[in-house]
Amino acid sequence: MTDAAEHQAIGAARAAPILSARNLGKSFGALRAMSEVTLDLAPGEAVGIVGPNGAGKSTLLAALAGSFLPSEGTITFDGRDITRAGAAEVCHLGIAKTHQIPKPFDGLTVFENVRVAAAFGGGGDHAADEVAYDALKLCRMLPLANQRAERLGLLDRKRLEVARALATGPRVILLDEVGGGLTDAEAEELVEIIRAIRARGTAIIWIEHIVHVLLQVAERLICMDAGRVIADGDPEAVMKDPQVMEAYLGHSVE
Ligand SMILES: Nc1ncnc2c1ncn2[C@@H]1O[C@H](COP(=O)(O)OP(=O)(O)OP(=O)(O)O)[C@@H](O)[C@H]1O
Repeated sequence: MTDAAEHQAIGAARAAPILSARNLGKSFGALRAMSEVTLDLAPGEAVGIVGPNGAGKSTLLAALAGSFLPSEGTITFDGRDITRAGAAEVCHLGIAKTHQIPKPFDGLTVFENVRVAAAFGGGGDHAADEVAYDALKLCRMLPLANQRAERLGLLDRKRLEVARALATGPRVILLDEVGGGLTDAEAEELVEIIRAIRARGTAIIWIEHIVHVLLQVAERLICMDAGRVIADGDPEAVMKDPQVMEAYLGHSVE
């Protein structure tokens, strides 16, 4: 890590959290998907989440985004209890999430897709146009602005998913496996975009299986297993943690 990045990381760690979860739990019927998850995210901080399949990572992100009510625990955003706020209110407040499987509006162009998100995020027609343009520029999608969303390849669908989240004007962006299924070169492109989002001061929580890709952005790593956080901190220390290594037995950690 460079001195500047280290400085930024230390500063972020000391700041009052923008997003906090306390003892979050979620059951789906008899299935316990998440238990006693507690975490803090500082403004501008970038945190990676790893863990084996079924560890509860997407469940945590969905709870933070207001996609469903947690079975237990509380979520606080910028000092305000948002535990019972729905996804629309959470998004308006400033938390945006990308979906593991991109969900663009087919039949609309790339620009129209992002403009819908910008209009939802607030502001009038003119502001929505500018915000959509800005999000597409950052995501390097301006040349595709007039392309129909359903004609996009995987990388472009992922970039569109990020652009739509960005256009809502988030202070926290939650990324659920945006790198999944991409080639190394495509993942590098995505990393550049996510770094640019981070450089604007947006805090990030990013779930990704490919750790070396994740660590190009995240300065802190959380590992989940069986619905619980089993390690949280410096990425190198987390990956060497005996519990984390045990959780990954039989899985590849790249
Ligand atoms: N809507 C749901 N209804 C029932 N069970 C669910 C639901 N969502 C998730 N689960 C279950 O909760 C557990 C945790 O799933 P989750 O998707 O959060 O794990 P994950 O760590 O994100 O896994 P992956 O890396 O495979 O995406 C799994 O057993 C999953 O089948």
